[in-house]
Amino acid sequence: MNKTANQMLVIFGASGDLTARKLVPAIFNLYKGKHLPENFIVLGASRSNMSDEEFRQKVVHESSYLKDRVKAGHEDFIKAFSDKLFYEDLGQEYDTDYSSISKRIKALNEKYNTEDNFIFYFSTPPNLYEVIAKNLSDQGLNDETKGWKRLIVEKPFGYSLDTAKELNKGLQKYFNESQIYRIDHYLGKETVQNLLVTRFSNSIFEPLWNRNYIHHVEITNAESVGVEKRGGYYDKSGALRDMFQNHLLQIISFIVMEPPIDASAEEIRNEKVKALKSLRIMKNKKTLEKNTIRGQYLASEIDGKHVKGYREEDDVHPQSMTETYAAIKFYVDNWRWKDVPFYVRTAKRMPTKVTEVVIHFESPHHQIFKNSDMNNKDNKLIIRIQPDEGIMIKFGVKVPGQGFKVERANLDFYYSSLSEINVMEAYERLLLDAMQGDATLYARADEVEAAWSFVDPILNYWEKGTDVRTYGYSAGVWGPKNGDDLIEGSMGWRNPGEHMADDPGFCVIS
Ligand SMILES: NC(=O)C1=CN([C@@H]2O[C@H](COP(=O)(O)OP(=O)(O)OC[C@H]3O[C@@H](n4cnc5c(N)ncnc54)[C@H](OP(=O)(O)O)[C@@H]3O)[C@@H](O)[C@H]2O)C=CC1
Ligand SMILES: O=C1O[C@H](COP(=O)(O)O)[C@@H](O)[C@H](O)[C@H]1O
Repeated sequence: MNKTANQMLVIFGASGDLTARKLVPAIFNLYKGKHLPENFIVLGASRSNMSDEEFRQKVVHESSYLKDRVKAGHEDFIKAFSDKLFYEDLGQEYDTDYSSISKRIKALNEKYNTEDNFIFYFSTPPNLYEVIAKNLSDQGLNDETKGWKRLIVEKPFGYSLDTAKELNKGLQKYFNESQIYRIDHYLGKETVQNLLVTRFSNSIFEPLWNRNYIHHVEITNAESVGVEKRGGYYDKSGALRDMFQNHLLQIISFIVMEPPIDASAEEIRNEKVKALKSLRIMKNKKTLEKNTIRGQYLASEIDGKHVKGYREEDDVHPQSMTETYAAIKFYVDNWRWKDVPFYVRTAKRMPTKVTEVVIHFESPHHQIFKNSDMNNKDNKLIIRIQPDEGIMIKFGVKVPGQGFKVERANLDFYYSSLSEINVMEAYERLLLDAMQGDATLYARADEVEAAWSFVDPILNYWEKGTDVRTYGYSAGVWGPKNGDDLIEGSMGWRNPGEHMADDPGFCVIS
């Protein structure tokens, strides 16, 4: 295991939702699991006026996870942890003058001996990222002569290709690329990382991982919740920016990439960039029209309860065309994947929360069991990202008895069977990696730009096209019918259930 140096984590945006809901619980778990170095402190910063003690109470109070720990009688443990938390009010100089926070950082560094190793976590509105980087640099807090300095930057990383480029340039004016860690929490998920291990540590999959044996690839990312309290943010973003440009393209790059020469951050990221650059960009209207579908959830009844339509959600424009459902068909222009279609969909207010990748293999070139119940494309590899995490292979077996009746069978592996292993939550894993200087699971500048290059033409078409439809779907179904039609013929989406083994077969449209 890598050694974690003594250090200080400075969080900008510490009074916000992400800090309380994800960051502090993740740091707490690292503390609980004894992953933090001996000298480790957190300094939260934002414009709200709070003392250290008020900040400690706030984050415990706002994190249901930490509150439950207190209720369960672990008060002393939580108290010992919260003694490591400090707070600095940036006041109204939050965008111009960092002299007082700089003094505080230096004083805490002296007192707690964090050895001039600082991580600056940007969890503010993204328009402040460059401003914060500049102010840190003005105070010499990018200087690595003594100790290292790293930035962790939250999503969204840009709003388009141009804005992502601007942001990259803006940050790189003050920090080297090797100091910048762009976080994508899907890369912190065990099952996403396991995509690499499944592919590159088994000789049984890689020989089949190409156009000769794979018929098509399907990815579903579904959430049963709506936009919840984030209507204001989401209405300017939509499903394509919120999930596809980042999380799903990261998963896609793991599926598409060539084997890296080793597992180092640079080699893996070099291959991911090549993979993203090989996605065929949809240039003309006809292609975009045929291969991209957007939808928006409508009011519905689920389990006897009224569920709001997207346009009735707080902070959403009543005539909003923003998509809460996006389904895209695309191809990858390289030797391995030529002519293999990829079907990817992401949406809110689906019947269940699930993310999975399904690799559909070609059928045997010559079918000898003519009476088989097996459909042509029934050899599948299902990689279940969440929930019920695991891997399943679907294949045909002989039904005992006369003749050759073939039925589907499953070979499966469930992460839950590794019960003795404590699987780290995504933010926990990613924070620990950054603390140890491992950028493998963080996105590099060119990776982010390659992802935007693919997404930009779709967004432009959706946002500027005059006759682009947003199809309605009732909350609680698998999206609009047009999305189902994207997969040609009788194949359909898998429409998975809560459990990996649930296989409702071919698509039924509610
Ligand atoms: N919440 C989530 O689940 C996720 C959030 N993110 C990203 O993380 C970042 C933070 O998100 P989240 O915590 O939800 O956001 P919040 O709106 O809850 O918090 C924003 C934080 O930034 C501070 N801030 C500093 N300057 C400004 C300013 N000029 N205007 C407004 N706020 C300011 C706010 O505190 P104060 O007003 O005291 O200064 C607050 O601490 C965003 O970039 C978001 O996209 C990414 C993934 C998930
Ligand atoms: O980044 C985001 O991810 C969540 C879904 O994350 P998951 O780990 O629960 O799958 C999504 O709800 C949110 O809209 C998006 O901003």
